[in-house]
Amino acid sequence: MKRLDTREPNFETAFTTLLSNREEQGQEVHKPVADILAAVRKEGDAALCAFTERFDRLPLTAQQLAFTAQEVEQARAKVSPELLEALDVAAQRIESFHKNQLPSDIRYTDDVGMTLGMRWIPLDAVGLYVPGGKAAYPSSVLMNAIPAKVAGVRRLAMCVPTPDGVINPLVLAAAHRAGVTEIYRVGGAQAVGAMAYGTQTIRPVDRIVGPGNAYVAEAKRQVFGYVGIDSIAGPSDVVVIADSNTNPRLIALDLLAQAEHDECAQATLITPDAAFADTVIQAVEAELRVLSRAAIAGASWARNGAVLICRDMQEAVELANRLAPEHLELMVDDPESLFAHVRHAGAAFLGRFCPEAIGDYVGGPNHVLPTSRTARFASGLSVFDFMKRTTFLSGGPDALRQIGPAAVALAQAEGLEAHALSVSARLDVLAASTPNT
Ligand SMILES: NC(=O)c1ccc[n+]([C@@H]2O[C@H](COP(=O)([O-])OP(=O)(O)OC[C@H]3O[C@@H](n4cnc5c(N)ncnc54)[C@H](O)[C@@H]3O)[C@@H](O)[C@H]2O)c1
Ligand SMILES: N[C@H](CO)Cc1c[nH]c[nH+]1
Ligand SMILES: [Zn+2]
Repeated sequence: MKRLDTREPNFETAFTTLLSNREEQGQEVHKPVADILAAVRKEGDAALCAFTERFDRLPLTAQQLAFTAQEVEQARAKVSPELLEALDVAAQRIESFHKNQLPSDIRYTDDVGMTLGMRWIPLDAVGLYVPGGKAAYPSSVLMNAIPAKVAGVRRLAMCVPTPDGVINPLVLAAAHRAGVTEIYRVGGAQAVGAMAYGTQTIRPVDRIVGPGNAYVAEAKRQVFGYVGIDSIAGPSDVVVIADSNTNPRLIALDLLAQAEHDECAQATLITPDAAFADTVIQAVEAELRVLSRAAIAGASWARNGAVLICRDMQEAVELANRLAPEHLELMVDDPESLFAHVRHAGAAFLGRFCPEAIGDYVGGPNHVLPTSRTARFASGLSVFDFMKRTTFLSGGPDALRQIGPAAVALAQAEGLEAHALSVSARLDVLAASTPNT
């Protein structure tokens, strides 16, 4: 863990290193991912089965790639009524938030009598990547699938790795709750390749969404253009801005809640109070002695953890904006006043009793968020990722008479004669059919 103070002379150098460490390091996985994608494109199911055996230690035949409806039902039957109820609470809240996101079409008639507009249309087929290497994510099933359903996508194909053939039954129960019926036990870059290019068993999709590790993120990057992707959601990160009125153990737990995802996860505390910072560091160390995922969380905290001591809350927000975190917690007396200055964060959590983990499961907004500082230009998963827009123009002779000559002039200026003629020939037709006044 790095403890930095903005008043120290070497702070800017150390902070710049911290920033560059946060950016996605795809280079070392570029070649293996390219090889996997090429093999899946060439050999289809056979490559999927081979990679699944190699990386997930699961020997499979092509017929076993998809979960059957019976397997889903059997898994669902293993889940307790309490957990199914919790899943339902989450699903309802996620659905309600994403319904509120649905955009409206535009249609209006302007002063030349032309009708203009834009229609939102759902995608035909999307691929949902649900991570499953180091932990199972039933919540990510809901976060991927529900916005797609709300947007009106017709076909949802879901890929989830099952290391050693083990699947958390709640993952399949969540898919069932969200209405996903096409589910494959494939993960990593090979799953992304299958959904992009198609295999004998998995039909290609139009867009692939969902978080995953460095292999998944790099594979999405490499298939982009052939299919659409959402933002790159890789290893989780959090920045917590806290004042000393906050219980240090609660802050330590929030930092560890990100750290326990992955050794590559990044947890950062920013506070103006140096003594408070040290108490939180001690609390993190104490929790690491008892946490069940201490091996992962401890490695993440040691490698990527950071505590930044700043002059005041204004400087805290400036540092957070530069870090552009996936999650930003504002654990202070008046979070709204700080939030007004936040410009780069995937999701913000306002108030001491609104921890990020609530947003992971039951808040309602999506937890698939831009990581690795991409919140500077990207946003979390939403219904917009499952829709596209078609604009339209509808006009008659009157509108053409009024705006056509300007189009002719511009086309001629660009030297595009057919463009100019396509408009001027119509103007000629109208002139010939209109009696002189
Ligand atoms: N941002 C979000 O919304 C969000 C949500 C949930 C999880 N996450 C993140 O997603 C990530 C999930 O990672 P994960 O590893 O647990 O699961 P994963 O499903 O992303 O990756 C597992 C797959 O990686 C591939 N793989 C592993 N080692 C490989 C190798 N050496 N060569 C080629 N392929 C290899 C395998 O195919 C395996 O099936 C974590 O970093 C977690 O923090 C993010
Ligand atoms: N914090 C993760 C990335 O937003 C999402 C998650 C799923 N389950 C628990 N957490
Ligand atoms: Zn989480």
